[in-house]
Amino acid sequence: MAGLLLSLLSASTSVFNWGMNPLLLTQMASLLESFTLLLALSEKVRILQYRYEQAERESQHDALTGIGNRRLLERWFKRWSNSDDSRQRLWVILIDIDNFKEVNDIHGHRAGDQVLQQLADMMTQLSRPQDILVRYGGEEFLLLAESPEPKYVVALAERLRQRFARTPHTLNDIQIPHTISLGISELQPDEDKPLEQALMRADKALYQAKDAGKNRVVMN
Ligand SMILES: Nc1nc2c(ncn2[C@@H]2O[C@H](COP(=O)(O)OP(=O)(O)OP(=O)(O)O)[C@@H](O)[C@H]2O)c(=O)[nH]1
Repeated sequence: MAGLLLSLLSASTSVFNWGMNPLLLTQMASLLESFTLLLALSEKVRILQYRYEQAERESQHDALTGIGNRRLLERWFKRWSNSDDSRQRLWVILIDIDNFKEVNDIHGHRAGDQVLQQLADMMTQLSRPQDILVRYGGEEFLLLAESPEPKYVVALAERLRQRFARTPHTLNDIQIPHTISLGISELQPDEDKPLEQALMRADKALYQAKDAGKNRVVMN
């Protein structure tokens, strides 16, 4: 590159008869070479930074559904705990697809995957941009939502439950009906390991919902 620039410079010197001295030309060429090297280096840094950010993004998201994973949840919670913003009450909603094994057994694993994607899309549509959506386990999802009152959280969970129940997944003209059970618990920032404790309570509520016949919301 610098060689090419040097030839161009020499050519233009003879064309315009600038009469530049050869030492100056060499110095300019070396300067151009350094500049070219710097450009190439900054492009490499830009590419590396992009790849790093992409890897970071991928490490915090679920490949199948595109929503967050546990890592995203933990990072977000750390930031939330350390922030001094006037915090609202925070709620954990655990969501589990009912009888999901049957969906896989009857319609196949691919159909099961599509049902997981459908639920993730529905969660994205019904939640607010500031809510945290996470695929928490195989067929278990989690929604972290701020709300001053429990009734709004229950209403959100109910909307999700009803929408999912009345939107069966269609595969090759076959309708696959499905439902979800949901367990809710409030996060108590002052207790020891608040996220873990809230998750345990939400899990308990979820199992109460399952025990009571599934397709329902229980708050603990
Ligand atoms: N298609 C698909 N299935 C998955 C995935 N991860 C977990 N599963 C399946 O999810 C099913 C979970 O089954 P169970 O734990 O028995 O739960 P369930 O059948 O939903 O029963 P209840 O929770 O009691 O309603 C298993 O069959 C797993 O193979 C996945 O990524 N894709």
